[in-house]
Amino acid sequence: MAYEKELDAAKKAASLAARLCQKVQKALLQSDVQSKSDKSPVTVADYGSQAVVSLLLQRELISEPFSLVAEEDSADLRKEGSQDIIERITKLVNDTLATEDPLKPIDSTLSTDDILRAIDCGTSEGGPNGRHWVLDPIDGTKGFLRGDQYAVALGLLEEGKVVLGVLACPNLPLASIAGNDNKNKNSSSSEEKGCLFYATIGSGTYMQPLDSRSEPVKVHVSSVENPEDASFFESFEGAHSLHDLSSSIANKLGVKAPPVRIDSQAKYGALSRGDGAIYLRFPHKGYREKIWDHVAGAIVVTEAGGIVTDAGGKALDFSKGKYLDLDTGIIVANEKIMPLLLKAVRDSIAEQENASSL
Ligand SMILES: Nc1ncnc2c1ncn2[C@@H]1O[C@H](COP(=O)(O)OS(=O)(=O)O)[C@@H](OP(=O)(O)O)[C@H]1O
Ligand SMILES: [Mg+2]
Repeated sequence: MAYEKELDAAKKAASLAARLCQKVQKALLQSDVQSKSDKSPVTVADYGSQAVVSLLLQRELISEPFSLVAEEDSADLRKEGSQDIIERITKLVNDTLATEDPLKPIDSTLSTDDILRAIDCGTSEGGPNGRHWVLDPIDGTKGFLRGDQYAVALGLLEEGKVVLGVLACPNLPLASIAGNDNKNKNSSSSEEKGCLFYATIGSGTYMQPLDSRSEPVKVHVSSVENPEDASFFESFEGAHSLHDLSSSIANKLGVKAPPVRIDSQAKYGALSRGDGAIYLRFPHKGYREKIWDHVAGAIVVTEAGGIVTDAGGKALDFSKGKYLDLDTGIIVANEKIMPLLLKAVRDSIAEQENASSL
């Protein structure tokens, strides 16, 4: 299989980073929240997760050149007064790496400088040439802080195309969360949670329990053909996606179920196994989507048979650097529903524009 060793490394890195995040989420204190310049909350776990993934990938793929496009950098951590937080991150990372192979003697405890350097490996710009890993160390920071859904999202771009994606979703139940069309029925109870989704180009999408050696299962998007029988996903946060617009689109399609609102790329994971059939994401005007918020999720859904486009029906282009150039919004559906969805999107946007020009 193509990208086998990269996939092994990516699964290991995302799972370990998720373990680190789980530990912090359990013990979450208000003092873990820092502010960064865009005012979004960022936590010790965010930096720790990025350091773990960066270190693990470099260690596992030692012979390859390494480029990482990631959400965090160490600028805030290098400011005066951050020593305590860097030390906490360093301890967390060392403790997490030690759980990877407890029998291996710890002769290589990492220093705070090692951790800062590992975080700063994520400052690549990406682009159309060569290989670039793309990481969101905690996607859905707000969900993480609320104790809800979040994901460690790791993807690989090769010559501008997504070729591999891994989503570790520690709080996502193994059983369906929407329940209307889950073809990939399994025996999991709704209590069991923690999912690892992964896909490589041309090889399909698989899900396995996070933190267990259970066999992976191949997953598929919903096969629902009539949107009336579909449920749809959208951002939990109204500030991240226009809920009114989604509601208008869903009405046009005749969708009966209420929206399923969950944080992060866990939505893409849930869609890939058919929990719901549609994802609608319409950020407020002026917001520019970052590639790390969609790379892993996009391949997880497309390899499971779904279609991911912008609101105009164009495929997402991950070759332009850190940002996606989009025609308003991102939508996901299976191939049967997509033509209807595109029409409903077009009509709803036109109605909104007409209303605002009156
Ligand atoms: N204003 C605005 N509009 C649109 N999107 C935004 C906005 N601000 C942030 N973000 C990005 O959204 C990421 C969280 O993804 P979701 O929108 O799926 O999460 S949520 O359901 O709303 O919690 C979130 O990812 P994280 O920063 O990793 O949490 C951001 O990259
Ligand atoms: Mg994100």
